[in-house]
Amino acid sequence: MLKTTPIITVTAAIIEKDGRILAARKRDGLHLAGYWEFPGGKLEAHETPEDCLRRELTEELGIHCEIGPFLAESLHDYGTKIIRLLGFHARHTRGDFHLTDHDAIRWLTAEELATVQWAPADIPLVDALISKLG
Ligand SMILES: Nc1nc2c([nH]c(=O)n2[C@H]2C[C@H](O)[C@@H](COP(=O)(O)OP(=O)(O)OP(=O)(O)O)O2)c(=O)[nH]1
Repeated sequence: MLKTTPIITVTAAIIEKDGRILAARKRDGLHLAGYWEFPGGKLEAHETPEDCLRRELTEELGIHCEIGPFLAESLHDYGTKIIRLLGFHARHTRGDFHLTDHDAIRWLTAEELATVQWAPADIPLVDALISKLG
């Protein structure tokens, strides 16, 4: 019998402040532990990507953000699941950062973006961002 790999749509926020981009490192015990990613999460039924990002950023980091334009998307096959990652620009408006799913955050300059170990699905988004900031 043919087994199909599920495609899961995940949103990702590219939060920029003073020319730096927020990266968050997945904590131990979670899928992709130790890798850096853009905060976000799985799109739920009947939710727009923008609603999903606002919800995830509050749940995951305790922050409120204004969601801006779409940046890029990627499709990555992790073997057990395929992630369709949708990247949107975002602006932090209020709330202090409280980490739950991550064990570190960094504000990266454009030059530093290529120096951290991104989750594989994020690499096309990081490339798009580097070209845009270029
Ligand atoms: N949030 C986020 N997830 C990413 C990125 N890159 C990437 O491969 N992923 C993967 C990791 C996970 O397998 C999946 C997102 O799942 P998640 O567990 O963070 O989402 P969630 O909070 O909605 O899930 P759940 O724990 O409520 O089930 O996408 C990224 O930049 N941001």
